[in-house]
Formats: sequence, C-alpha cells, structure tokens
Amino acid sequence: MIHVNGLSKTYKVAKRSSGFMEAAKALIHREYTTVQALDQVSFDIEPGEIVGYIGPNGAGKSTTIKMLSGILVPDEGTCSILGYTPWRDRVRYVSRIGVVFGQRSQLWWDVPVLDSFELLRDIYSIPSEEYKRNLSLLTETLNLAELLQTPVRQLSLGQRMRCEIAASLLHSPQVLFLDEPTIGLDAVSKIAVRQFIQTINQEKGITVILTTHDMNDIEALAHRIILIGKGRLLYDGNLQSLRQSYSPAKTITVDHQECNITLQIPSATSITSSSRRTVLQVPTQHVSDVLSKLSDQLEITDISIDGQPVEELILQLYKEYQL
Ligand SMILES: Nc1ncnc2c1ncn2[C@@H]1O[C@H](COP(=O)(O)OP(=O)(O)OP(=O)(O)O)[C@@H](O)[C@H]1O
Repeated sequence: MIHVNGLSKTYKVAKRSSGFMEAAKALIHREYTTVQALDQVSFDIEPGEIVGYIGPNGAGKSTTIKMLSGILVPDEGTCSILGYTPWRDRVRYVSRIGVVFGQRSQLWWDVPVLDSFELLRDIYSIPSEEYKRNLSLLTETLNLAELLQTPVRQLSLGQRMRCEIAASLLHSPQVLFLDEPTIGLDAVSKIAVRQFIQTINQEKGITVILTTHDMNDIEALAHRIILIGKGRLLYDGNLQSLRQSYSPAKTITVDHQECNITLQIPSATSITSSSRRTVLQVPTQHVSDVLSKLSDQLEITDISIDGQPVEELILQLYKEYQL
C-alpha cells in the first residue's frame, strides 16, 4: 500500500548573526547553510498495519509525514501510496488519506466545530449519506456531542484533538497519518484517543502511521516500529523482536503462603526474598517452565510477570545508534 524508496530532503537555512550591523549586512549578502533532514529513507507498509514512526527531536519524522501527505516535495526518491505520488496527485490523493498534526489545526478557529466539519464535507465532496453516517459514528465514539456547537478557540487541547481526529476521518480515508496526536493530552484523553485509533484500525482496516514521543502510544498501538535518527532509517522491525533482543529476561514476583522458603529452580535467579514474597529473574524462554515449578513448590496467593518497559527498550535503541 505504501512504498517509499530513497526519500531525501535538505532544507536551505539562512545564516543569521545577532546585532544590528550583522542584520544590515544580511540584507545585502545572505549566507545559507543546508540541513539534511532526510537521507535515503526507504520502507514499505502493508494495508491495515499500525506503524510507530519514532526518533528523537529533529530526526526527520515530521518531514517524512509532510512528504507522505503531499505537503512537501523531496529532493530525491520516490513514494507511491494507494497508487498515487502524494505531491503530484494531490487533489485526488488527499481524498483517500487523513492527516492530524498534533501541533497544528485543520479546523477554523473562530467558527463552531460543526461548521468546520461541513466545510470539509464540501471540500472533499463527501456524499450526504456518508457524511451523516460518519459524523454520527465519530460523534458517538469520540464523545463530541457537546463540542460541535463550540468555536474551536474555546476548546481545551484534549477536546480539540478529538475534533481534529474526527475531521481527518469524515471522508472515510484508507490511510491515516498521525503526527503526535496525543501531545499535551491528559491520561484519560490519551487512553480514549488510543482506543479510538485501535478501533478504526480493527473495524475499518485503516492503515495508520503514527509519530509520537510517548512510548505508551507505541506500546498500546504499534506492532512495528521504524526508527529514524539524523534523517536516516536506523531500525525497522516489530516490537516483539526488539523486546526479545533487548530484554531477554522477565521479572516474576510471587506472593505465597509459605514463610522463608528456599526454591529449587535452576533457571531462575532470586533477586529479593522476604517472608511471603519472592522476586525472580527468569530468561524469557524459561518463564512457562518456572511458573509450573513455582506452582508445584508453593501455594501461590498472587503473581505478576513484568518485562522491560517499552520506554527503556527504545532508550537502549537510541543509545545503540548514538542518538
Ligand atoms: N522548514 C524548515 N526549514 C529549515 N529546517 C527545517 C525545517 N523543518 C525542519 N527542519 C530541520 O530538519 C530537521 C528534521 O526536522 P523534523 O521537523 O522533520 O524533525 P522531527 O523528527 O519531526 O522532530 P520533533 O520530534 O522535534 O518534532 C531538523 O534538523 C529541523 O531543524
């Protein structure tokens, strides 16, 4: 569905020094430097995937999303999405995609949300029945009923973001680009937005590309991650294999009836042990074996198994690539 091949982009930036004399000189003779924002980035995405597109600040994520949504033209490389070249077939292409930039709004600031939605209906020429069906579904699932008559400038960030997501889906797109959709949201709104993205992906098969700095978004939504750093693609793979290579052990915490026990489980290393609680470190491949031995040797009252949080995994990945 999405084929990206060798995308590169440099920005030309005017050099500026401080001070009146330097500003005056710059009026006559301006010097430029170039910033390599993207360098030969390639990947393919299948229909129905949710891909987390991650990387540190300035890595090139927004630049990529802008190209994939047709706003920016690359210096080099090709991109085909649903058979279109985004920056060439813009008018036909945008009716097939939805875009949310968490830091920008596609809604008109001074008019009620519903007026913006109606304007989008006209811009995209959405058939009346389809518009009504989508609006009522989005209003219900994103809890928008009380917001539709409110001017956008009076909405809180979380309320606005729910409206932005609805706006991006009114025309039933097949691909959704989300650039930091949970930025600045409270915990409840974040969970609501994540659940909604999951639902539209599962029920409507919408393909989602998500950039975010919130690793809980990645954990909740993405099976696959693409890591980009200094404009280059550094890692493309699924989260599970990343977990296996970086986090080969699990921590098992067992509460038991017996006091001060000594366990006979060779593949487990004891981390701490108090009178009725034992914490063990176990290689991932031995977890099921250790669990069955624990239940043979103890009367268990509670048990938990924890892996390394995804935030730490990604941090390790950043370290490995010196980002
Ligand atoms: N319009 C622009 N003009 C000049 N340089 C730019 C422009 N937009 C981005 N850049 C530069 O290109 C590089 C990539 O920026 P981009 O916004 O794509 O990064 P990002 O990964 O989205 O970062 P963040 O996580 O901070 O949003 C950065 O070095 C940035 O300074």
